[in-house]
Amino acid sequence: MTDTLTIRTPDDWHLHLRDGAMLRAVAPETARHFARAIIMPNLVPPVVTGADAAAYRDRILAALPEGSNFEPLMTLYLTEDTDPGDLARAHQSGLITSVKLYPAGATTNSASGVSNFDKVRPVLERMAEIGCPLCVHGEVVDGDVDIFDREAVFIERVLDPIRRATPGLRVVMEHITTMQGVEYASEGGPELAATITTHHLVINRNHILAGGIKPHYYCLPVAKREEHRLALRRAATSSDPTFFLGTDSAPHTDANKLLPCGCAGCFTATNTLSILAEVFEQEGALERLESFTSLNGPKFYKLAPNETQITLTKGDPVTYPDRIETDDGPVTVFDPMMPLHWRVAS
Ligand SMILES: NC(=O)N[C@@H](CC(=O)O)C(=O)O
Ligand SMILES: [Zn+2]
Ligand SMILES: [Zn+2]
Repeated sequence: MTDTLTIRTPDDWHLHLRDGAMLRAVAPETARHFARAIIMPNLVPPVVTGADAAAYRDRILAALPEGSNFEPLMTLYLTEDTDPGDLARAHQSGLITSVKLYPAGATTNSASGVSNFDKVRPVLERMAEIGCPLCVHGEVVDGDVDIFDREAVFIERVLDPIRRATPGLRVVMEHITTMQGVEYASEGGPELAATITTHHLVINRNHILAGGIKPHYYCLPVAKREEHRLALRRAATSSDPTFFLGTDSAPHTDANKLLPCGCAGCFTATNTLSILAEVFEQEGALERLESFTSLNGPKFYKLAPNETQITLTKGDPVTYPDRIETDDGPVTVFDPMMPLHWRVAS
C-alpha cells in the first residue's frame, strides 16, 4: 500500500486572500504548502488597474511569513471601463497573469463587474491578441433562472457566444460545479481550461440543505446534485490537462457567514491537500494528484511547473483546527466530514 507520495509543489489557480487583517491571517495558510496562486481581485474596492495590482501584490508579500517563497500571481478585475492599454502593459510586464470576469451581481463583491458584454469586447479582443487568459465566474445573473441552473445557462447564453466572437481568447472556467461545465471544458480545445475546487469534490447540495442549513457549505456557484459532484471527481482525477486545482478558498468571518443573509464562500486553504489526497485515493487515482495540483495549471498558463517538491505521508487521522483566528474574528475551516489520513510532511 502506498503511504508516501512525493509531488511537485502545488499551485492554487483560484484563491481569495482578501486584505488587511484577513490577508495577514490567511496568506500563511496557503503559503505553507503552495508555491504560487492566482489571486482573485474582488476586494472592496476591486483591483482594476495595473497600479492597484502592484500595490496589492506588495501588501500580499508583506503579509507572508519570513523566508516564504510564495509567489502571488496577480489578476485584474474586468469592468466596463477597463483600459485595454493599461491591461496590456500590466500583462506584458509580467505584473498580472490573467483578468477576471465577474458578471455584475453574480457573487461576492461583483457589483463592479460586467452587465453589458458588448462593452468589454475591445478589451477581450486585446487580450486574445496578447495571450492574456480570462478567468470567468460562470453564472448568469437572472432572477428567472434557477440558481442550480445558472452555470449551465451561462455556458450557452454568455460563454459560448463570447468565445465564438473572440477567436484566440484563452479562457479558464473557474470553479465548475456541473457535468455541463465538465463537458463544455473538455471539448473546448487547448484554449479552454477549468478549475475545480476542493469542496465541490466533497459536498453536494444535500450537505448544505438537508438536516438543517449549513452556512459553512454555502458558496457560489452553489454545490449541485450528487451526479454533478461525481462528474467533477471523474474530471479532476482523469489525466485530462483541461482540469486543475483552483481551491476558491474564500474566507469570511463566522459573523458574516452566520447572518440571515450570509456570505458565500468556503475556506479550505488550511486542509486542502489532505482532503485532495483522500479524494484521489478514494478514486484510486493518487498517481494523478500531481497532474491536478501541480502540472496541468502551469501548462495552461505557460509557466514552468515548480522545481521544488512536497511529500505527503499516510498515517493516523490528521486533525486541523475547526477555525483560524483573525483580527477580524474567527474563520471556520471547511469540514470535509471524513477522516483525513494524508498530511504534508514538513
Ligand atoms: N466562491 C464564493 O462563494 N465566494 C467568493 C467569490 C467567488 O469566487 O465567486 C468570495 O469572494 O467570497
Ligand atoms: Zn466565483
Ligand atoms: Zn472565488
